[in-house]
Amino acid sequence: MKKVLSSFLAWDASSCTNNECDTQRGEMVVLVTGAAGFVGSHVSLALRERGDGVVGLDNFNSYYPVALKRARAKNLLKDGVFVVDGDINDSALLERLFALVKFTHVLHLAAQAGVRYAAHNPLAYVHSNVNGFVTLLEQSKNSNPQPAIVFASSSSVYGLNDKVPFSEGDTTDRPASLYAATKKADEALAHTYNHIYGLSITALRFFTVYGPWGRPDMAYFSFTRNIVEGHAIRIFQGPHGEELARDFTFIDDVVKGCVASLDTATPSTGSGGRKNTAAQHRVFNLGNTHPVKVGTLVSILEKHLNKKAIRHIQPMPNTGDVMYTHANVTKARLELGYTPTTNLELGLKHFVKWYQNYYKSGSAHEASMSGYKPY
Ligand SMILES: NC(=O)c1ccc[n+]([C@@H]2O[C@H](COP(=O)([O-])OP(=O)(O)OC[C@H]3O[C@@H](n4cnc5c(N)ncnc54)[C@H](O)[C@@H]3O)[C@@H](O)[C@H]2O)c1
Ligand SMILES: O=C(O)[C@H]1O[C@H](OP(=O)(O)OP(=O)(O)OC[C@H]2O[C@@H](n3ccc(=O)[nH]c3=O)[C@H](O)[C@@H]2O)[C@H](O)[C@@H](O)[C@H]1O
Repeated sequence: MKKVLSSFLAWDASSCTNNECDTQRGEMVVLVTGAAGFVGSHVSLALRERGDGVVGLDNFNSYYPVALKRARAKNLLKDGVFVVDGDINDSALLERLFALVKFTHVLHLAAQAGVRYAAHNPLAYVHSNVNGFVTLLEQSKNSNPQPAIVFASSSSVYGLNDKVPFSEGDTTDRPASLYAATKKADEALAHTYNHIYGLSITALRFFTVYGPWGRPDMAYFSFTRNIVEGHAIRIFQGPHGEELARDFTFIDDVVKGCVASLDTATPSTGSGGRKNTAAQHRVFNLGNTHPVKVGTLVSILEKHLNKKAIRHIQPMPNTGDVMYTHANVTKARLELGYTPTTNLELGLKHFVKWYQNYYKSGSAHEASMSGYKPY
């Protein structure tokens, strides 16, 4: 902790004057939690590139290879984004960070992700997604100024709903996984902190996000690895042989949705824990609007990799999967100008190109995010 703070202080001294971060636009100073993660690293880079002040926070846990998180953080540092190595549950660290930097916004992406892992590791989700979120909300509530908060919820909150496409006003009372239940809890907590303390809070329901620098635990990534290495892949199907489908959403579209949410966030209205007037409370779907069957995703990967998969079709395990996701993004289009533009065929092409480059022998830790900056 001491080492972490002293390196952060060294960064702070060189990058900030009088606690004001040295931004080109001087508008936003954003704390990005989960900045060494897949989505967090991309959004941090996009914000930094247009001149916003960005500080990252990530605990670099070993849910998937830490080397990938370190490589993302190393790339961010090249662009002037320092990722503090710490946990969102560490209230003393948060207090210190907020005392050093007057954050105008928090983009909260740190979480224990993954639907199926939750069935066997429930407490990891309670730790990061529930306790961690409350710790961060408490710090934000007590800060002056209070930052506007944008955080990652999940398409999984729609749970066992079968009316599609999913719209923000639909019920979220039937989560199918513990992961989904913790994201639903986050949405409820966001409402409470908005209601009592006037925190401006936006929940973004991401739909199965994929792309370069992605998450090795996700199907598109593990399928790619297994096809390349000649191992079989398991494709889950429903109880009556139905094929599962997902509204796979490309990372660049999600980045644009996150940035637009930050740009349209109104300031919080409380001060040092006291509410003045009602602040913004919003929920948006960020999906692609074109669900694709998992078998079709595999066929696209086969094409890009020029290699056949060994497919094992299996009943889906009883660990929280849903059959189908499909986003209605009308609300995000009208209020955020969100229009997803990358289809699965093109998005997977970008991913495969990155994968082949990143895992080229000996180059894994040297790969640069700068080779891929379409936004
Ligand atoms: N990728 C998707 O398909 C998807 C879909 C829906 C929602 N989400 C949500 O979006 C967010 C980002 O997801 P991602 O795909 O980038 O996942 P990720 O696992 O790559 O990123 C999350 C990061 O948070 C960090 N983290 C976890 N717990 C922490 C803690 N207690 N303190 C500090 N850091 C912590 C991890 O080390 C990781 O780097 C998550 O909240 C996730 O639940 C992702
Ligand atoms: O949008 C979300 O809210 C979620 O998106 C993501 O979850 P999922 O949609 O479950 O993505 P992912 O694991 O890639 O499985 C994709 C498909 O492949 C199927 N699948 C999976 C593994 C396997 O071995 N075989 C298989 O058929 C599987 O049954 C599924 O049909 C995020 O991980 C999660 O953090 C969460 O936020």
